[in-house]
Amino acid sequence: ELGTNQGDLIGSGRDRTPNALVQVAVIDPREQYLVSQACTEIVEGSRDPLFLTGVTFPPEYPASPETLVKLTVYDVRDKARDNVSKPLSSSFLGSATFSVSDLLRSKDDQLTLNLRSSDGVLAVGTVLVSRVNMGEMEEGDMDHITADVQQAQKVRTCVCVCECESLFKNPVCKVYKFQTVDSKWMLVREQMEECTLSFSIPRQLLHLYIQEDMRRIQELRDLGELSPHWDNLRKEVIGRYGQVIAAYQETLAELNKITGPSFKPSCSKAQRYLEFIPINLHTQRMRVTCPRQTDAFYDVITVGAPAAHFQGFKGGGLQRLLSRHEAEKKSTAYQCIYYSPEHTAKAQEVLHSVGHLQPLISGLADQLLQAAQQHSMAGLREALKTLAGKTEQFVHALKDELVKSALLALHAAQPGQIPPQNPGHSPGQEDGHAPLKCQDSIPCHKEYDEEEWDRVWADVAKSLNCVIAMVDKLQEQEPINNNQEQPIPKQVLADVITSHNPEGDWREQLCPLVVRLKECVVEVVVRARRAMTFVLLQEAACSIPQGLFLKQRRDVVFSQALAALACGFVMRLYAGMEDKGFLRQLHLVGLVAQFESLLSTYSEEIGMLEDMEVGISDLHRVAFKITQAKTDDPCDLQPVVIGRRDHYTVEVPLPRLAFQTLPHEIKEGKALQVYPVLFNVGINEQQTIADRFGDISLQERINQRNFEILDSYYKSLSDKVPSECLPCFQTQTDLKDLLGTLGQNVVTKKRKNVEILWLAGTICRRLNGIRFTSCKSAKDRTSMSVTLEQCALLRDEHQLNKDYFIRALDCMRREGCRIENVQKNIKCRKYAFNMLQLMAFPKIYRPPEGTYGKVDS
Ligand SMILES: O=P(O)(O)O[C@H]1[C@H](O)[C@@H](O)[C@H](O)[C@H](O)[C@@H]1OP(=O)(O)O
Repeated sequence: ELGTNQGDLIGSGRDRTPNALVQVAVIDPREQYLVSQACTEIVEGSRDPLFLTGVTFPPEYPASPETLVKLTVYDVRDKARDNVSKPLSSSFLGSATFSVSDLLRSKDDQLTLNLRSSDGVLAVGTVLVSRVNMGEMEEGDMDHITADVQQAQKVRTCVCVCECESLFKNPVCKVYKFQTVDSKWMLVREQMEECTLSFSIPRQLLHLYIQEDMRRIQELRDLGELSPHWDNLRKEVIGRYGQVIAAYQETLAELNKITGPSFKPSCSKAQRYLEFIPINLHTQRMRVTCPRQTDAFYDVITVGAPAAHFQGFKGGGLQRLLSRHEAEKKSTAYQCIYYSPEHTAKAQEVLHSVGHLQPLISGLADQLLQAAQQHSMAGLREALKTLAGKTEQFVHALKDELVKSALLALHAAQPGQIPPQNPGHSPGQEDGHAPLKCQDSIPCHKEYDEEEWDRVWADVAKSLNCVIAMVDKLQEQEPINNNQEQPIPKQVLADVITSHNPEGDWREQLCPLVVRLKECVVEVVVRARRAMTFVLLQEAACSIPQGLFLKQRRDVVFSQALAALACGFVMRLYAGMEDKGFLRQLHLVGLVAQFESLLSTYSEEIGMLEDMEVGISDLHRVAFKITQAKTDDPCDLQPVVIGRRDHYTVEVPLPRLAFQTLPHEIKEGKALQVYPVLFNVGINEQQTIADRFGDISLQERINQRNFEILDSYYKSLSDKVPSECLPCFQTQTDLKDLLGTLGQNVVTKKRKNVEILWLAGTICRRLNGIRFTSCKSAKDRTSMSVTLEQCALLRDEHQLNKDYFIRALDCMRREGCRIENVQKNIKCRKYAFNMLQLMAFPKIYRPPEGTYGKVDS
C-alpha cells in the first residue's frame, strides 16, 4: 500500500491521498527506550507534505551524538477522533531513524532518509530532516530552506536549540516555518516557561503579611488601658488577627514543603494551601527570524485570573464585596466610630511615616552632634540640612485633622484614671532612645485639652528652629579659615576654640537643644501612634468578621497578581537590558502592565472578574527597584519583596556586569513605577447569555475606567519621554489614533467586541509595556487568544502570507506550546471546549478540529 522510494507518499487507502503526520521520538542510548518528543501538524491530502511544525531540543536536554531520533509517519483518517500522541485512528506509513551525530555531520545540515515499512524491508518514501539554529539564519540559509521546499517531494522537519534563564524553568519550545508574502520563509519559535516567582513571591508576601499583623497586635496592646467596652473590642480584634496569623503560618509551612514544578495547575485552583499561588503562570515568547530582518521577539505572560477560588464566589468578588461591606459598616457601626476607607488609609500612612521618620531624625541629630564634636562646620551644615528636611517632612505628615480628632476619641475611650504606662513598651525605648517621663501618656484629667496636640507638634518645629539658630550662631563665631574647612594645626585650633568660643565646645552648646528636639519628636510619635492605632482599631472592630475575611481575600488575590506582575517585570527587564530608550522610559515614567481578560460577566466568572479588578488595581501600590546581586549565583538573582499592604517594593537583583550597564538613576535605586490596566471581553457561551439577558455593566465600567488610565499614562509618557524611546513597528498607525479607536470601542455597545483586546494589546506593545493574557485558568481561552495574537503579529509585522494565516494558527493551536500547557495542566491534549461553547466563540478563537473536547479521565 505504500509508495515507493520515488518520494511520493501514498496513503493507507489507495483511493485517496494521505493526511500525513510525523511523530518524533528519541531513543535514549543508555536506557534503550523510546520517548515521544514531538509531533508535526497534519498535512491534509498531500503526497508531498511540507510540515510547518518542527522539533526542538532545549539545551539542557540530555542529547548526545549517539542519541537516536526515530521519525514515524502516519496517515490520519479521522482528525476529530485523533489524539496526536496516540494516533489510534491513523495508519502507519513508514519510519526512519538517524543519530544526532548523523545530522550534525551532514552536508548543509540536512539528512535525506528512506522511510521503511514496519518490517524494515520496503523503502516507502523519503523524509528530509533539516537542522536549524534560530537567530543564526543568514539569508543564504533561508534561501536554502526555500529551495528545499520547492522540491516538495519530501517530508521535512527541523531541529532547534533553546535558551534558558535562571528564574524561568522547564522550557517547552516549538518551531515552525511559514511563508511570507514574497514567498520567502520565516522561522518562528515559541518558548513557554514556568517562573519560580509563582511560589517565591507568595511565600515572601505571606511572611510580610504575618509580620505586619503581628505589629498591629503589638500596637493595639501599646494603646494601654481602655474602658471595658473598647478593651473587649480590642481583645476580639487581637483574637481575630491571631487567627489570621495562624492560618497564614500554616499555609506558609505547607508551601515550604512543596517541591516539583514551578506552577500551580488549573485543577488545583481551589486548594486551600495553594490559594496565594497564581494559577498556571507561564511566560511565552515568540521569536521570529525573517530574511533581511533582525530577529524580533514578542512576550506575553499567561495566568489564571487572580481570584479567591478557595473562598468561592457566592456573594461575588472583591469589588462588590468591598463596596457592600463599606455601606454596611456605616450603618452597623453603632458600637464604634465610623472611619472612612480614606481615613483608615491615612492612619496607616501616618503610622508608617512616624515609624520611618523618627529613627531617621534621631540618627541625623546624632550626626549633628558628632559634627559638632569634630568641630566641622561643613559637617554641621550638611547634617542640619538633612535633619531640617526630615523634621519638616515629619511635621507635615502629622499635620492632619484625623490625628487630632482621633486623640480626642481615644481620650474618651479611656477609663477615668490612667494607670502608669507599660514601662516595657514605650516607643521611645523601642527605638533605642531615652524613655519619656510623664508627658508620654495621654492627659489623665477628665477635661481634654484640645490645644495640647497643636502645642506638642509645634514644639518640634520650635526646637528645630532653636537648633538652626544655634548652628548659625556657631558659624558666626567661627573664623573665616575654619568655614573653608582648611586643615588647621591642632594647637591653632585649640587656641581658636578657647579664644572665639568662650561658652565651651560646640557639642556642649548644641546638645541640650538636640536632646530637646528628639524628646519632642518622641512625644509626638507616641501620641500619633496611639491615635492612629485607635482609628485602625475602630476600623477592625466595625468590620469583624466580614472585614477580616475581605482582607484575607484581598491578600490572596493580590499575591497572585503580584507574582504575575513580578514575573512579567523581570522578563521585560531582561529583554530590554540593552535598549537605552526603554531603560530611560522605565525610570522616567514607568511601565504599563496590561492585563487582557476573557472572563464572562455571568455566573461565577463575574465574581472572578470582581476579584481580578481589585487585584490588578492594587498593583499600583507596587514599585520595583533594581539592585546589584551579591554574586552571580542564581539564588542571589531572586527578586525580594519588602513593604506592607499599602506599599510594596520588589527589588530585582541583576548580576554585577549587567547592573553596571544601567542608567545611573536606576543604579541609584530609583523606584520604578508600574501602571496596571485591565481590559475584559467575555467570549464564550456564558457571555452570550450575559449579553442577551444579563448585565454587562461590570465589563463596560472596567474597560472605560482602564482606558482612562491607559490614556493618561500615554499623556504623561509623551510629556516626559521622547518618542524615539518607543519601539519601532511595521504597523505605523499613530499611537494617538490607536488610543482614539480604543476609546470609541469601549463606549460602543457591541457584543463580544474583541477588537478592544486587540487594540489594547497593540497599544501596550507599542508602549513597551508588559502583556498579560488571562481567563479562568489561562489554559483554553487564553491559548486561543495568545496564538491569535502571535499570528496577527506575524501577519502585521512579518508579512505572513495570508494563505498561511489559518494554517499557522492551527499549527500553533494543534502542536504549539499552548497544547503542551493544556497537557501540563490536565494531562490531556484537548482544549476543554464543547461544540456548544465553540459556536458561541468569535470564529477566530475556535481551535482546529480534533484538539478540543471532553477531558479524558
Ligand atoms: O482556561 P479556561 O478557558 O478558563 O478553561 C475553561 C474552559 O474555557 C471552559 O470551556 C471549560 O468548561 C472549563 O471551565 C475551563 O476551566 P478550567 O478552569 O476548568 O480549566
